[in-house]
Amino acid sequence: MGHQLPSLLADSDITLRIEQKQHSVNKLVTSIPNSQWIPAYHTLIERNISRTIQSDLKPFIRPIIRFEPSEMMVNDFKIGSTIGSGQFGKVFKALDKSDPKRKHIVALKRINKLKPKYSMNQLMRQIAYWKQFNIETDDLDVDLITRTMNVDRCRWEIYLMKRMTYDNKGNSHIVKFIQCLDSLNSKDIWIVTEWCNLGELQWKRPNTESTLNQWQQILNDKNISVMEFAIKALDDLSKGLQFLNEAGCIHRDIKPSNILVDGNQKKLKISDFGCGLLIPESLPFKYDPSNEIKLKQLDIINKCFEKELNKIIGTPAFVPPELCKFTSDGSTEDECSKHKSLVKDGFKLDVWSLGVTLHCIIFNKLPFSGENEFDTYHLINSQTLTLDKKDDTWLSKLVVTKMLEKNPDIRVSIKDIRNLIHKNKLKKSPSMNKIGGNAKKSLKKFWKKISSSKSTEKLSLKETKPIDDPNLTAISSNTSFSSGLDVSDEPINITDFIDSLTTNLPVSSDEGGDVSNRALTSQENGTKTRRSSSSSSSSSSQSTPSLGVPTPIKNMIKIKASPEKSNNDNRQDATETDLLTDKNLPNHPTIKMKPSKNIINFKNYIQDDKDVESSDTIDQIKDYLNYKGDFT
Ligand SMILES: Nc1ncnc2c1ncn2[C@@H]1O[C@H](COP(=O)(O)OP(=O)(O)OP(=O)(O)O)[C@@H](O)[C@H]1O
Repeated sequence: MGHQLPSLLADSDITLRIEQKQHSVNKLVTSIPNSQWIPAYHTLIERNISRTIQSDLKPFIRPIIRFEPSEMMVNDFKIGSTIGSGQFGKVFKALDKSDPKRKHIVALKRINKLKPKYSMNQLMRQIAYWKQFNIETDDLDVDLITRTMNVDRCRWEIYLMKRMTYDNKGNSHIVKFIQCLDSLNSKDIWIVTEWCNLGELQWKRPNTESTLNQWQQILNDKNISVMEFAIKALDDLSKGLQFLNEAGCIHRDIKPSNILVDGNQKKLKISDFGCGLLIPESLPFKYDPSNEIKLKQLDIINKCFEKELNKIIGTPAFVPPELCKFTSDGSTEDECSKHKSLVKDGFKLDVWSLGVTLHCIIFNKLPFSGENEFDTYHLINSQTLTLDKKDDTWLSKLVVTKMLEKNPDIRVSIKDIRNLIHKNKLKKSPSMNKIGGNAKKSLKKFWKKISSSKSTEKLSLKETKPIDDPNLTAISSNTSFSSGLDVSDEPINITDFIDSLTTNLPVSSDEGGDVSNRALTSQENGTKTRRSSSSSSSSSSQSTPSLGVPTPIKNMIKIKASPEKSNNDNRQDATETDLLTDKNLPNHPTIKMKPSKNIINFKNYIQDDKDVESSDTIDQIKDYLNYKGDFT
């Protein structure tokens, strides 16, 4: 039986089937079968405004009318060298040939609709969710389900990029989205963005005082100091984050590999909205306060948002303490019990991650780095950072004591940081030594103000009562687009963990298999399956003993991989071949962040050279699970 394949502009069979069963008016309310059950925030978005999102995206999505791999052409783009790869796709440099007079280079990200694969457990849960709408699911196969889940995830990321590029004229510190290429039968989605010629932000260097070539190019000076570059980074990135704040967007994955450096515009820019979240007020829902149903819907949306905000999303070393404490009853004596309230201000999450990024730049090391992820989370919560006398500069102080403040209520806000920069015109006198008497006075006042004040920014969900679920603070999941099932609601299943303990996902099916793929196909015997959720669920629960407790292992399901290599090419006057190849590679190693799912030993997280394959055994996994007595 032929299925309607999902694409960015077309709903899948499954969505259409659900639509037929639903009455359009009260979708939000009726889409929650059980009032005790809180659906995933993105499920609500998908279920209720996917059409709005699709029509908003329509002008930016071009059908693929030409795809010639032998000539490396897709539509008008000539594909060049690989400039990076991430969890979901490979990124290429490409020449836009639509205007023959202009040599316009762009970045082209290819996302395979069938990657990543999901564990059987995740697929079963997805089917179980769909089943709740009484739709026929027996004829669905693994590929169709995977495609549907991936296209939904992708649509959201593209929607955010589009909004951050075009809402309020965008901001020059956010990587610009240009267009997207997709067709019903295409196995890939291609995302076109502006190209940042100096690649991702680099920070690791042989000694702390030295500066990198990339930094010197940005400041146009070979003799810059680390602090000068750090101030430039703070200035640019806080501008980007301020814009996101105003647009109601929380990035949730600020880290060096998601910061791109544009040597032509001399700017650092924020990229990768795969973990991004819009606050309810910024969603294209229409509220009517006089309408009771709408009010109920608003309440549901707020609850779901709050729940989403409390998931551990991002990359372990950059995750803020309010997300990764594992004490549910506050009984431990360590630091983490002190701040056990739920996340209220999502924007403070990004401030923390920016603080970690600046710490890397200034001190040439991660502030919190444990033996494994769990240990890292523990350090994030318990370790107090101290400043050496020699490091006691205003910027180090800002980063260590204000941005990396564990209590989010008193952590400095982006608005405060912008005020500080604005008042003191730090941009114009980037070196701390060059700050004059007035600036010093203002800084003193500033410290006083932010240490005495609580959070100055109004939170979007101030009125919403926290959901009284201790598990919410202790567990994590990857963002579950349209699955409707929040994996954090469920005990971790060992299958989830094993499936997620895989090597980096290859970006396209033609690039070889991966372990998660093998895990799936070994269960599926290499063929597409057709199962009903009931039979599958029971077989799944028999073969995969549940640990029965929420554990932070879920963090490992979120995979964040850094690119293989960033390549540079600055030359606008070069030939087409020159433009699309990489002759100006940076002469220093790129720091790689291993995907979190692949890590048992956190020390492997940072590598200066080749990938280290994880050789974790089941015994090691068990050791890992036993790491904290609380979870056994
Ligand atoms: N516009 C661009 N200009 C230059 N390099 C880019 C651009 N976009 C991406 N890259 C490179 O490709 C890498 C991966 O890109 P991206 O972060 O979009 O992929 P991803 O799959 O979302 O990664 P992640 O694993 O972080 O989720 C970046 O870290 C960067 O090195």
